[in-house]
Amino acid sequence: MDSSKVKVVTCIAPVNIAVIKYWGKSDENLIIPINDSLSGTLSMDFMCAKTTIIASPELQENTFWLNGKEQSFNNKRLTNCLQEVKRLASKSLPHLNWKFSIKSENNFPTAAGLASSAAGYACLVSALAKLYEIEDNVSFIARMGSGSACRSMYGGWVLWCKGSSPDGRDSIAKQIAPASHWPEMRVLILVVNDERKKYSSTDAMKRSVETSELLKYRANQIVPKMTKACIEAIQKKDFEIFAEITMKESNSIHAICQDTYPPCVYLNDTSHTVANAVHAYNEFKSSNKVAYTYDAGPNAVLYLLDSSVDEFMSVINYLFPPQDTAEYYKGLPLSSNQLSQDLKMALNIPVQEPGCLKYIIHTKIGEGPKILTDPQQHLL
Ligand SMILES: Nc1ncnc2c1ncn2[C@@H]1O[C@H](COP(=O)(O)OP(=O)(O)OP(=O)(O)O)[C@@H](O)[C@H]1O
Ligand SMILES: C[C@@](O)(CCOP(=O)(O)OP(=O)(O)O)CC(=O)O
Repeated sequence: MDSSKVKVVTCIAPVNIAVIKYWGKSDENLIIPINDSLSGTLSMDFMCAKTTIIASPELQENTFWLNGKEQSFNNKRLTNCLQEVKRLASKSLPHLNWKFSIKSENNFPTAAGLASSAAGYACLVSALAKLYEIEDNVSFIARMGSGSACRSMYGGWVLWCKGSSPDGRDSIAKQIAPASHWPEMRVLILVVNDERKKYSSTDAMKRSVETSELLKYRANQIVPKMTKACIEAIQKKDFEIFAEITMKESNSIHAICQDTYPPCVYLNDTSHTVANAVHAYNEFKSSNKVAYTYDAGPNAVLYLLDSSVDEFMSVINYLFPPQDTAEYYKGLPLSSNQLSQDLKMALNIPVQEPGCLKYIIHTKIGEGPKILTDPQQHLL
């Protein structure tokens, strides 16, 4: 390929974990949510999507490779994103109509309930926006790939406002506090060993909208109050309130999932044991030190401050003995403290079979998508 006629862009983008969940759409095609949602963006040091786009007049057709496998371009979400980015681009760009090749990789499991679609679409849209020299807030375009992806367009703490425009133009994400605002915040992802096929969040939330009366009450009455209170708790760095809202909110969407007909049950015995351990630990400490939240799967995501990580990990290591310690701990360092006798008594939870947890990722709040300029970092 003639290098003077080639445009290459590489981008990395993060995963986000909601503390106020998005569950239900008012427009399935444009992906407009029925309620606002709020999330923390996770550090890209340990989990990220990476995408390279190469555009050239010499390419004959568009191609898209994900984790080494060619994907079809016949995908409405992908084509909606592309169409929208091109609509915003200046029509005078010489490379606007060049064909391109996209290659993307996630450094963590794809489609395993770890929000790969959020990181993936945020990465794709950020790379496309760079390629077509668009400076505006393009979170509404990432939203058209996967709703939760719009929140991965920013670092720190991010609010996705549902908006009121029928075309979704104001259904966008905005940062409410940067990653540096609450540097003590840590995140533990307890990946539950579970091979059962889950229902996709897309299908399940559609069924909730169609069948759950409770969902309307949640979206109209509960979420607005919780969102306001949670933003305040984040701004004041009030972990006690933040944790209570986070846990109640996760329980609320799983109650909606149970109220959906037929129900969509995501949590399993291990998920419930983790939640019980969090409540027992918080009671032992006489305040909320750890908060759990669950998305559309059994994995527990725990928000906690760095001062609680060592002691709470002693609880997890005691209750959930690993089957295979190789590659069990990923991310930031974790110490292997012994559980104190007092705490063991207070937990009053039996030790689980070895291997209930597959592995644990220890991470923190991080920055939003980043363009990588070093040619060594391109995937193509
Ligand atoms: N890096 C990526 N680039 C583009 N698209 C991606 C990327 N990673 C994932 N996707 C898209 O997201 C899909 C997986 O989304 P899915 O919702 O099933 O899983 P998940 O996001 O990992 O889990 P969950 O939504 O339950 O947290 C993939 O099949 C692909 O279409
Ligand atoms: C439970 C959730 O993780 C749901 C995420 O749903 P998706 O963003 O994956 O759904 P689509 O918009 O249909 O792609 C809650 C959340 O992240 O807010």
